[in-house]
Amino acid sequence: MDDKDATNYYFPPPDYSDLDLSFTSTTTDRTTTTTTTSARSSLARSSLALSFNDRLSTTTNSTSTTLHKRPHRKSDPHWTAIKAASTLSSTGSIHLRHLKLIRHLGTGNLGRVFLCRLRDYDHNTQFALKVVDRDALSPKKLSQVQTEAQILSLLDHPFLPTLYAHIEVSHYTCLLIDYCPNGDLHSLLSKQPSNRLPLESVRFYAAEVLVALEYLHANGVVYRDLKPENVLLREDGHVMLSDFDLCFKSDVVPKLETRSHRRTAGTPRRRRRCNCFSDRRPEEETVMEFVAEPTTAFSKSCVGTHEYLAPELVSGNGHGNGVDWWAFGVLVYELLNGTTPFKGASKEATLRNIASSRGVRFQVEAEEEVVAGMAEARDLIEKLLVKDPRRRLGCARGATDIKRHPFFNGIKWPLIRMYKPPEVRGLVVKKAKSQMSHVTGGSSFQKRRRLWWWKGLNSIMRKSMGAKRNLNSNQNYYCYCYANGSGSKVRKSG
Ligand SMILES: Nc1ncnc2c1ncn2[C@@H]1O[C@H](COP(=O)(O)OP(=O)(O)OP(=O)(O)O)[C@@H](O)[C@H]1O
Repeated sequence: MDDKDATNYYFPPPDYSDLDLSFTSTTTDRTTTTTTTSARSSLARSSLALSFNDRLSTTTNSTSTTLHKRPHRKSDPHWTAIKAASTLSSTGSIHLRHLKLIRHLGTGNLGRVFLCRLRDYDHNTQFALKVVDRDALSPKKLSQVQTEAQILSLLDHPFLPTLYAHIEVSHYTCLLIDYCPNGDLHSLLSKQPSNRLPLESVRFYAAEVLVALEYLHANGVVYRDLKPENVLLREDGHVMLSDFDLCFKSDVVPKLETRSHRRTAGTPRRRRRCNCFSDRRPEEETVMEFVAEPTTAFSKSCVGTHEYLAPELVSGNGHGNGVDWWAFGVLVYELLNGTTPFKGASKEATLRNIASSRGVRFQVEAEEEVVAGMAEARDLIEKLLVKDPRRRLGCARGATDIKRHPFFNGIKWPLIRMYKPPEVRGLVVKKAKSQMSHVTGGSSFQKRRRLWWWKGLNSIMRKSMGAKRNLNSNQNYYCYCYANGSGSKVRKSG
């Protein structure tokens, strides 16, 4: 049978040689999947979806395969393998018969996830295949599958999954995405003493999650299911958010906004025209900032995970983008404290605590007082866990405001994917060639090499521009190299 026939309601027999992979019973609840081989702890908290009326306009083609091109990932070996396999295919696209299932990774609310690879082409490149039996799902869950497929098809970001293929065969929907061999943050937390991560690791994971949320919000996507269970860890230790079935999409109007801020010591002074009539103090400067936050997003569905629900979600009067910034505050709290801030003896008690006027409390231990950055972390959490979404950090201007919080001081946001992931107990990461530490800036050789590279580039640019100008657009990188370089050279402002 050729590929054309295969796509005509033919479901090719998967390779069952070493596994029992019958594609039935896809509705198992996450909390009851104790027999799966998933890296996820069986104590993972299940998401709830009391109603789901934010249906997206998706058309489901009953037998189709969609290959999604990703301009930012075109040199990625996964794409190379997919392109080669689809070129070899008679239909020019990936079909289930091209995939070899290796093992069952886990079962979710909607379907099963398998580790797989391309059968004939590349044996080293691994993928995760989410298989959903649409016949086994209620209309509400079916709509969640459509949401997940549609959101996945939008994404093109290093901290979010890439959808390599969307295969519709018979009553099965199959989504081919990146495989994350390092489990999720929930299982990583459970391997730590008192379920708590060191502050520097929390800063790293929080920063990457923040950048992923920023991208989702810039695309009008409100995530609504942020929790450690949904923060998967890639092979290289960087994060990948998963599970987009509870998302909803809204309009977003990107804006360039001006903001006045006081220059702090060490911030390079920009050249400004002198304005004798200005009453602005000389230390203040105006910067342009890109803001793309779905501030008009609105939904009334009660979806999410109990301990992570924002008060406006619990009250059921409607919610918007702010639920993700609340959940972000809960996430940072849990990574630092090993538990969530409003957890009660039962789910109902948790919801009551969230809805009450009780603010966030910290269990302060004596030695924590001296941990550098702990006060900033608590301040960030307090600003995110503000019950009134109108006063919550992030709700008005999104990640742009959160990134500026002192907890993230020193992070060079444009370079974050080059940072070396923290070494955490229970985590084995594959080292990438050019990683740098978000704390120390990498090995001294790497630092010197970056400095030489940057100096060389700077001098070429100066020559070509014929003027002694600073590369202001990359000031962050410049400061980074000097501040983390030999240590003897600190860049002077002006
Ligand atoms: N890309 C991936 N790489 C590695 N493991 C994955 C991947 N995606 C999912 N898994 C594993 O498969 C399991 C099921 O995932 P799935 O996304 O279907 O459900 P879920 O995360 O439990 O969420 P929900 O039930 O809300 O859909 C997860 O628990 C996770 O351990």
